[in-house]
Amino acid sequence: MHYSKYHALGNDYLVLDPKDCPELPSENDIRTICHRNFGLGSDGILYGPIETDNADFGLRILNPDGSEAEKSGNGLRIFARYLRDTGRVTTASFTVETLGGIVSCEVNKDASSITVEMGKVSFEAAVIPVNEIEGEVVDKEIELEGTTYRMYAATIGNPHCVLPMEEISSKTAHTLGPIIENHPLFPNRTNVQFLKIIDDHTIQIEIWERGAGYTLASGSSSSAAGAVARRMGCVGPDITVNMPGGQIQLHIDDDFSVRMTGPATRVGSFELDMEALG
Ligand SMILES: N[C@H](CCC[C@H](N)C(=O)O)C(=O)O
Repeated sequence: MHYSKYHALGNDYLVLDPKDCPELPSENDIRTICHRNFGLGSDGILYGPIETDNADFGLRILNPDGSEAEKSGNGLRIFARYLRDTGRVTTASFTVETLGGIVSCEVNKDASSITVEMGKVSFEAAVIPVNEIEGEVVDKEIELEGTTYRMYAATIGNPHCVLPMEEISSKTAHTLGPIIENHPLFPNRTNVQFLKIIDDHTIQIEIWERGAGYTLASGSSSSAAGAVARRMGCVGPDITVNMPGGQIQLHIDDDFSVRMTGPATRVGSFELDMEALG
């Protein structure tokens, strides 16, 4: 089975094209394919382009645990690059439909940079969704392992919980990330970001992804954390997001519409032997 592999600042995805695989693999096979030892290894699978009447292309986004995500910022940049690389697109900009809504993508001339209009961030508990809280999930308390933290929650199609902190680390992400991901407050689970404000146009985040765990970068996490920093009044509309894997540039309007710009790097093409699926 043919796969194209790309990464976006170290957040890697396998692109599986319906022309090579008419059916989406089972959840169990997705777990094996994404496994770093028993499969090709990846932070997820992008299944597309799929036919849709609502946009130029359709895309399904699968996490390595087999769950399906409503949106992926890095995944969308990679998919936009794949469409350009495979000659599916001749125009600079085009639309892609995901479970989390329709986005517009623009690939620059040499495909070194891709911009995605990610949509509008909402802090509304009913939309994210978040249990036990009415209205916006802004500057609330969450108790974890006996310590109380300030937290924000947001959606940009997929759910995010953001904890602003003076100091952040991979250790914190590995310790608190899984607890929050699976916290009863989040009926659909959640992605988690630990947010450090650097200055009025720069933030730094550590990421624990729903269904994927610790990742080096995340476009939807950047968008959610950037929107929270904006909501906190700590940054202006143009933000650089520093992550372990590199930087994403955001423009966030006053209505929390997010435009994300960053790279997508081709790694190679791979054939998965059916033997790997047992
Ligand atoms: N794990 C995420 C999807 C991938 C998000 C991330 N890789 C990005 O670039 O946005 C979720 O279940 O919502």
